Amino acid sequence: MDLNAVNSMNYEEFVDIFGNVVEKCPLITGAIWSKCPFSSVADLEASIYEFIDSLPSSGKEGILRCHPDLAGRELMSGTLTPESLNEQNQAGLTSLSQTDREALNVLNSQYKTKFVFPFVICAKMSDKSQIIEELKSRLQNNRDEELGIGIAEVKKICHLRLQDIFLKVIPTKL
Ligand SMILES: NC(=O)N[C@H]1NC(=O)NC1=O
Repeated sequence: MDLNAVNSMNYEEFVDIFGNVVEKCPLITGAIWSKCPFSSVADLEASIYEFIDSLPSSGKEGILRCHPDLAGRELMSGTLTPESLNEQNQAGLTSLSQTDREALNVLNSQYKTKFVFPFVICAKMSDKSQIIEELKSRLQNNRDEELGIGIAEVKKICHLRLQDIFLKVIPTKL
């Protein structure tokens, strides 16, 4: 994918390609299409972050709530988005022992009970034991701190998803 191609996309094409750079939040992609043309990939990425940062806390919490639990119900039922499945797989969360999966489920539900939004972390930048340790440690934070950390993690996930899209080589016809 190259920037010229992106800048000539209509709304539907743009949302089709970038609609899940923030998990299950195509509305964000839809909103930033109007900023086209972008001067660089960094400019496109900055527009997404600017939109997220402009939201009130309730909107930021809504973004966190669109994320599936790590090693949770959606993974077990095969209903994760392809991006999330790939990330959870890379962190080793698709091959957890039953004991680790149960431990993670308990911590995830303690987290949700305390903060009323799910624990979000960029899974590709961690492995399963770091994720469990991070979850235990972040459970000690307050709600504002966790909202800030969760949104920073959403941006890391978005950055890697954008990289994947731009690095993907589109096969040329012979
Ligand atoms: N809960 C949570 O962090 N989910 C996400 N993290 C990640 O890297 N991909 C996700 O879907």
